[in-house]
Amino acid sequence: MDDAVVVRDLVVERGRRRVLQGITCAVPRGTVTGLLGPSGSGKTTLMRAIVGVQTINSGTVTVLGRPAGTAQLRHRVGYLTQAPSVYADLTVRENARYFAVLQGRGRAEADRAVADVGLADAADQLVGTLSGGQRSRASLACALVGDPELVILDEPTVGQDPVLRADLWARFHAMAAAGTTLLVSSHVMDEAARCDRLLLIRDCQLVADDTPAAVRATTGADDLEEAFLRLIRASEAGREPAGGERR
Ligand SMILES: Nc1ncnc2c1ncn2[C@@H]1O[C@H](COP(=O)(O)OP(=O)(O)OP(=O)(O)O)[C@@H](O)[C@H]1O
Repeated sequence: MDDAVVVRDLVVERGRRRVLQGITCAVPRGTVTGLLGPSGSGKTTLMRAIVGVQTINSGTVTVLGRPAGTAQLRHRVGYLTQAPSVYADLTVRENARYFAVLQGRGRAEADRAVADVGLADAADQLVGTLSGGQRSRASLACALVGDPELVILDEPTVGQDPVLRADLWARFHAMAAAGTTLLVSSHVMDEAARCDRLLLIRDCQLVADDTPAAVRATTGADDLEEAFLRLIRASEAGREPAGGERR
């Protein structure tokens, strides 16, 4: 399968602490790949390395056939950071149009991105007056402006109600069906089940890189939460998870 992202033997230290310890993985084009792992396991750091804003110690990160962070990738990769990165003193529409200008895109594309995240009714509201969940969607709209080929989303559904979360996931899958590649971090297991593929990080290392069905089958667990617990226990014990195991 053609991969949008290829990571090989990636080692990253932050604050003199090893945060990623030789990660090797790939993100296939046109898929929604979930990035999961406990808090502090290195998800954001891996995303930053893929976007090209993280200093790495060794290894390679190739994005759309080029080294991560090269100038030619700037307009081809969208990144939603965990903390919303929008201007509080501009409206939602103004923010999206500003990011559209940076991407060399037009107003219509900015307005479409605002509508796509369900903020059409709040388009003329100042971002500083939005709720936390709305502000996070405004930031998402700015990351999606211009239909980037690769979209890196760090916890895009935090603070959203179930209806909005379902709408956003439908939107992510529609984007993937149209050829966009999405890497989405989450802590929520029902979101993991919605992904085409899953990457699970634990203690600086990758413990799973597979489809949700294969993760369940390998561990013998009925649901992904239990599957992840078994993978994590197996990685702690330094052994392969036992298939068909029931506890
Ligand atoms: N600027 C920094 N300087 C030093 N250490 C950092 C820095 N940012 C993150 N770290 C450390 O790197 C490790 C990985 O952090 P990272 O943010 O990648 O985890 P995460 O899996 O995204 O966590 P969460 O799910 O809580 O967002 C953590 O131990 C964190 O404390």
